[in-house]
Amino acid sequence: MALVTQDRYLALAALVLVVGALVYRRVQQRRKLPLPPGPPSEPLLGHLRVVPADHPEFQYTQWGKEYGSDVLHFSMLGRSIVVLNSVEAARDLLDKRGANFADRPRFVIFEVMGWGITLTFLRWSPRFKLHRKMLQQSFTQTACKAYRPVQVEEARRAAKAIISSPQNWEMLLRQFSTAVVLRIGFGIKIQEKDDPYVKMAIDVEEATGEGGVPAATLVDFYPLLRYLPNPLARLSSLLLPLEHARRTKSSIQQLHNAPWAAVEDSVRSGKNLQASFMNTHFGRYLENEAAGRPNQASIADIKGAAGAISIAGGNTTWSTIMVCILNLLLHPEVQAKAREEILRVIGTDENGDPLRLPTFQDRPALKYLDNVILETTRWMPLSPLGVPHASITEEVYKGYRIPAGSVVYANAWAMSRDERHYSNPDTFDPERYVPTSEGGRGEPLPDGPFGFGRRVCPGQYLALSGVFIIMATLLATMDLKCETDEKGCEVKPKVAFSNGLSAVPESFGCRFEVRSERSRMLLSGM
Ligand code: HEM
Repeated sequence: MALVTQDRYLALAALVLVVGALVYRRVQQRRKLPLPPGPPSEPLLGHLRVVPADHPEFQYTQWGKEYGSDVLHFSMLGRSIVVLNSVEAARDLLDKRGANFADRPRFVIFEVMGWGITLTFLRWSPRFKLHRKMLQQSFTQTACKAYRPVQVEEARRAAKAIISSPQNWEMLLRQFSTAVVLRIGFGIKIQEKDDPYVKMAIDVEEATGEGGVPAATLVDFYPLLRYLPNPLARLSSLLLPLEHARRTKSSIQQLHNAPWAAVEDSVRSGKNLQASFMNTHFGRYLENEAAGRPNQASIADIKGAAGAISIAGGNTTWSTIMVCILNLLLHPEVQAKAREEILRVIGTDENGDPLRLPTFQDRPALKYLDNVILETTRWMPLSPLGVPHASITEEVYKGYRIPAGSVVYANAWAMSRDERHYSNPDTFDPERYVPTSEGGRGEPLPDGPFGFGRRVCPGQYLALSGVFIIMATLLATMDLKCETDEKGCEVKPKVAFSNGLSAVPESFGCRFEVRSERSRMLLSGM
């Protein structure tokens, strides 16, 4: 009996040894695999000073060409950074091996800025799954149909306001995007003028737009530096994002807290309620609490998820609308063609004026406009480097080793300029997507502006339908023209973008001219 037990132990020990040896060999073999290529680095600092702080997406794209690889590796203070320069690489890793790339790095600068429990920055965890589920379910293609009446109403309200106050067009479009997400998230209707939430949205956009590349500042690599006092932080340009984060903290906290505080009492009392994400989830929470049933999501979770809608959804949609308008000014022929299509679909009277305003029912017939919007997202991806993912365990890809815990950037800018897929990629050309069966070039629809894998933007359908309805409404009723100088010559808008999480276009002038009395009447009838 004792012998049998001894044999078993010996067999088990042998098995452990064999498995251990195999694992060791595999680890050693992997160690021998090279890291993806990249430029030379500096001792200790690695590539910290080699990668430009301003618009690194351009340089990453250039390095991809120089090193003949769509996967690049950088090391910053010992941390691996992997940049994916092609849709194929992003699909292979972030989609097909999505479970291993669903994490995020720690965003220390964004923590200093005061981002609460926001899905965008949550690490891979049960809490991430809970937030992802809550948000994803609310913004599927089908679920988004329920928000169309709000989008149509707000688009018409904005267009009408632009006709009476064309010099405020930029602010009124901000108001449109803020109004949609606040109504959907919290059931809050914003004021016609000087709305405090619009001001908060602007402050937040300045905070994130100028906050540097996410997860790539010195403080992100050495979290203890977050406690450095401002006078010391000012001594190095590498620490500038820290002061910026402290300065802008209150604006971010305000946009997290103010809408919730404004609605909390109505949800609790059940009076003056508007349908919204907050009402659904917080209402359910209160019902469960009253019935003694457990709640999966805490109040902080619901508050964070509702906040994510307004924070991640407002400025992003506004910025996309701005880039679209910028291109309609730079390419009047595109503007004319998009308008022609809209007028053909909604019908015109004997003067060529619209019979009605566009609606979502028209969308299937407005292929050119949809292509203009898609081209807008390709031509200038809102997050040129996306929001970084992080790998959980080590991977091998194309013979390269991708270490566990790497920060992974999907370089949407490089993907948008990939000459294997896009002819003259710098040119804004909505025709590029016309299928070959219709005599077009059939270039692939943009892949990348909304990210990849398990972190892909849950708000993409809402965002694109918002851009669609506002652009259709504006084009049907107004001409969008460049500003003129004192000699009456057109001033073409300057093409420049902020640096950071989102690329926001620099302010530019646009004259909105109502096309006819009938257009004015259609809008004022609302
Ligand atoms: C045109 C407008 C928009 C663009 C270009 C955009 C783009 C992006 C990108 C690039 C990401 C990162 C994806 C990744 O990590 O792979 C993202 C994430 C996210 N977006 Fe959007 N977005 C837009 C509008 C919206 C809207 C309207 C909402 C609100 C419903 C929203 C909510 C979110 C959230 C919550 C995340 C975090 C997802 C996660 O980390 O799991 N976005 N978005």
